[in-house]
Amino acid sequence: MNEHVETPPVAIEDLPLLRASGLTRFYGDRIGCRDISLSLWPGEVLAIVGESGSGKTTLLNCLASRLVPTAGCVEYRMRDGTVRDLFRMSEAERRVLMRTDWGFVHQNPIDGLRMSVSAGANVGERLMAVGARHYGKIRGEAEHWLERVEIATDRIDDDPRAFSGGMRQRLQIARNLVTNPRLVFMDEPTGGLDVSVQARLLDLIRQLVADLGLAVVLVTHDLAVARLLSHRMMVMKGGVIIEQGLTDRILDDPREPYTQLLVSSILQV
Ligand SMILES: Nc1ncnc2c1ncn2[C@@H]1O[C@H](COP(=O)(O)OP(=O)(O)OP(=O)(O)O)[C@@H](O)[C@H]1O
Repeated sequence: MNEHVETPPVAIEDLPLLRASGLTRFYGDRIGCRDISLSLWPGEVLAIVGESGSGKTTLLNCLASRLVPTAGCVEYRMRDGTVRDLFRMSEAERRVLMRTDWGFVHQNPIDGLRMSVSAGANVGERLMAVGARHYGKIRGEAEHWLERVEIATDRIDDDPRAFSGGMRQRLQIARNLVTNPRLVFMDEPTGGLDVSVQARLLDLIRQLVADLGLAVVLVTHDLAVARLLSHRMMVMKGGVIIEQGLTDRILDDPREPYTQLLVSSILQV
């Protein structure tokens, strides 16, 4: 028998896109999140679930470098293949990353849109931030993205104040996706919407994520949303991860009593 076993070379796309280790954030004495390690692969949707106050938003904001952790680090694999520690980057480098390779979809679209400029400008200005200058092309791209998120292109010159909640959220998604990001953070993207609007939006997000091969970190308290969108799930309680695994496994066979409780509450609806 041949003892020599060749290890196949690891293709760069098989390496994690984002990796966190020992991520901890305190607010004074209070724990936001503690000692969290995770990896996210390209094209993977990771849901972080848990009840209110469990630390989901704190973790998301640390991963997206919107909040400085008390301890731990977050590494990101850049487009050129180099792996960078987010908190050792300059502010300017982080800003470029956020405008190009990343998106951030807020629960409340007002936090992610400019309400006083047109829908077209909301989409187009992100392109301009990465150097696009040709007005006709920018407008064409904006029209294309409005169509993709199911907003009629004759609304391109309306400002988002004239849009419904669901339309605003779809516009926020278009604004995020126009630069072709590889990673999108989503904080309760369907929260606060009517059930029927939510269902349509979830469908759209699922389609876009699959079509574009996006990696997503999704925060939700709603296991039904996690079930529909995510491949993998982490359950948080009191700032720590108490259970993690493939979404289907966790929903079919939750091991922790707390997860069992969360799962049984969605099965009743
Ligand atoms: N700015 C802050 N100052 C002090 N404590 C905070 C702050 N933000 C969050 N916390 C605390 O950190 C813990 C985790 O909060 P976090 O908002 O991350 O939870 P969450 O799971 O996202 O909750 P929700 O679903 O309600 O948004 C909570 O105890 C919260 O009170």
